[in-house]
Amino acid sequence: MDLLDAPTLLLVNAVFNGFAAAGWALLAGVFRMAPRASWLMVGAHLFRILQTTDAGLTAGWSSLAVVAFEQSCALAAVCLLALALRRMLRLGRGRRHIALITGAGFLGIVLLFALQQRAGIPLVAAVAITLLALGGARDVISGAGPGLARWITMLLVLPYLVLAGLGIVRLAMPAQGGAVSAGVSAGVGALWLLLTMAISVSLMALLVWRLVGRVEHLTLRDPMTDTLNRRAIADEVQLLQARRERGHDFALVLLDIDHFKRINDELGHAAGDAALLHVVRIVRGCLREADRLGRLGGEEFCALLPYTTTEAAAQVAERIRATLQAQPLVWRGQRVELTASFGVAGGRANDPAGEVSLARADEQVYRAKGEGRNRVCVAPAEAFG
Ligand SMILES: Nc1nc2c(ncn2[C@@H]2O[C@H](COP(=O)(O)OP(=O)(O)OP(=O)(O)O)[C@@H](O)[C@H]2O)c(=O)[nH]1
Repeated sequence: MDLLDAPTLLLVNAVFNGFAAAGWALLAGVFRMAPRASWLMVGAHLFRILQTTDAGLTAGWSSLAVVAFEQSCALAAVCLLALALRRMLRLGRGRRHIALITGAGFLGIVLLFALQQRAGIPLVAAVAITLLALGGARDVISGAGPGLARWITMLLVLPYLVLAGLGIVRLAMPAQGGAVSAGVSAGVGALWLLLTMAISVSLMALLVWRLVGRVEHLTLRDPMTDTLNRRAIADEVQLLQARRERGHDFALVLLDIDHFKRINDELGHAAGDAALLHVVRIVRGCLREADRLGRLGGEEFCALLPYTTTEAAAQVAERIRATLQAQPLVWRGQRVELTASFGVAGGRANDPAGEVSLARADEQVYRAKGEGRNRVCVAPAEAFG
């Protein structure tokens, strides 16, 4: 039990919370990573240090003032942890319950301080902390969603549940006479330290997980149209080709906007960009959920259609072509007619790599351009001869 003696615990607590506050400040101030949530975490760790300053800051204060101060700091720390969690989970709205619980808790502490009811102060704080912790656990469960790795969800929810349990245990203490032994007090202090560590580390894990997802997204998507980029298209085609070898059809629909240069030249680059987004919107509207859309570059796009025959893909291409023709872009009040040339190619078994079907679809785009544009040309389903 030596490790849990009060001075050691205070030191460990101050060191850990100091380092954690510095780490979050670095993330917020230098790396600009989730800055608001990170600053909230800095605040939470600083309040945890203040909560346990013990003889330092509060030397000479009455025991009533010390209890009121410590419990206010604990409440403020948990409130900031709950707010940071909501920010990290991007649960923007609905922070009112945190403000209400924290406000009511502070009000209770001030009232009891004024009435000199020392014993009631930790109980009021415990009720507020328990409610905040339960709210935090609920936020994790409702806000995590299927996109969040299960281990991160578990890591996030557990400390909030233990914190709530700790509050409930604290509420039960007066029933046993209210006296808390030094050992129990040190144990509770150590648990608080562990919980703060767990919450801080799990929120950092959440941040890193989000960052990795973002980087992955940026390396695989075209930033302007938010469609797959060339590299991601190549990966997807390879995957489809591998499935083709196991007997599952796939087809590619390539499209190249006709006379796109004219839009840029006559209406400006912004109109050209708007035209690209317009085309993406229309193509997406004509695809199924399982289909993917990518941008090969410039004004050339590729739709990847799994489990689709060449004939079915040709129908999809024709539908996109007709929709595009029927729905011109409206740019600053002006109608801009848009058409595109389409090349369709189905995946063939024994193609050495998926890139071959891309090249075949590309050949058909050139054929469509040569035959007068605004049309769909289809590569033969299988090689002949
Ligand atoms: N606005 C905008 N223009 C782009 C972008 N990427 C490429 N372009 C332009 O797209 C134009 C493509 O022109 P071309 O390759 O001659 O093709 P086209 O005018 O569509 O002619 P055809 O394909 O033969 O019908 C060029 O002027 C590029 O500068 C982009 O992201 N935004």
